[in-house]
Amino acid sequence: MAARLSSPEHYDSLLDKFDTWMFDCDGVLWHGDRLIDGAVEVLDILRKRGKRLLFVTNNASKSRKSYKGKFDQLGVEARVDEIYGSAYAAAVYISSVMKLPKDKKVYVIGMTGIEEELREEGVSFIGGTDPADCTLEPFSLTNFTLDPDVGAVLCGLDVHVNYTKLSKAFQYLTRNPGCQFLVTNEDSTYPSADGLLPGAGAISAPLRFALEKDPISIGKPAKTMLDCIQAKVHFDPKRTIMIGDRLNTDILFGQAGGLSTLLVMTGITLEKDITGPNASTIVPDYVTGSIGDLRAVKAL
Ligand SMILES: O=C(O)[C@H](O)[C@H](O)COP(=O)(O)O
Ligand SMILES: [Mg+2]
Repeated sequence: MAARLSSPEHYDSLLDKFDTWMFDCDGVLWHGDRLIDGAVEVLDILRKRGKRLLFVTNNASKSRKSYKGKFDQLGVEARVDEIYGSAYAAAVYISSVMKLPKDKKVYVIGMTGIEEELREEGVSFIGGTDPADCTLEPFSLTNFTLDPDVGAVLCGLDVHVNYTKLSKAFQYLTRNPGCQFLVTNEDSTYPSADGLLPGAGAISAPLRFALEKDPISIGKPAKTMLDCIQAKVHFDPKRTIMIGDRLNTDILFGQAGGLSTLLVMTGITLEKDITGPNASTIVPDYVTGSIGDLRAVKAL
C-alpha cells in the first residue's frame, strides 16, 4: 500500500531519508514548456538541503545539452551531468554495450536529440531529420537503395514520423542480416502542455506490428538507463528516491533499481490507476498530488 503524503512532517521525513533525488521530467517538472507549480521552489529547497538532484527522462527529442537549454530557459537550475535522457542512454548503449562496429551505422526514426547524442558518441547514422526522409510522398522500393552498413534501427519520439521512415526501417530490419531493432522508450502517451499526445511507444508500434517483433527498449523502466547513470554517478540506492508520473516506467524503474519511489499525480497516472478494482499492481512507496507539495517542508 502506498503511503499518501500530506503533512509537513511527511515531507520532512522524506528529506531526512534520501540524499539522491531522481526526477522524471514530463508530467513531474513540466508539461511541454509549462512548469508545474512549485517545481522550481522545491528543487531549490532540495539543493539548499544538500541533496543530489538527477533528471531522468524518457523523452528522446532532446540531447542532454539541449535539455540544459530548456532548463535554463525555464529558470530551473541544472547541470548537463545531472541530466540523463533516453537519447543519451541509447547512444551509449549502441557505442559501449552493443559496440556497433565503426564501419556500421544506425537508421534513425527520431529527432535532433537522438542525432546529437549519436554524434557525441561517434556513432554514424542516417535518416532522422534528413529532409529526404521527412516527406509525405508515397514510398517506392523502386527508388530505394538499401544501405548494407545499417546495423541497427533506433526509434524514438518523432513528430515528423511518416510512411517513408517506417518503410526504410522495415527494409533494414528485414533485409540487413543481424540488424538490431532498438527503441529509446515505449511510453504510450506524452503529457504535452495542452493534453495527451501519442508517445514514443506509439511511434514504434507500427514497426512492431509489421515485424511481429519486440525491440530492445533502453529507457525507463529498463536497467540500461540506470546502468548509464551509475556509470557516471555514485549513489546509494537505499538513500535514493525516484519521483515520477508513470507507473510502468518511472515507478518500475525505481523498483528495479532498488530505489524508493514517489508517484505524483500531475502527469499520466490517474486516481483510478492506484485505487479501486482496476488499480495497477505497480504500487509506489509514496504518493503525493504534485512535486509542489514539498514546499510544505519546515524552513531551514
Ligand atoms: O513519449 C515519450 O517519449 C514520453 O511520453 C515522454 O517523453 C516521457 O518523458 P518523461 O516523462 O520520462 O520525462
Ligand atoms: Mg513523465
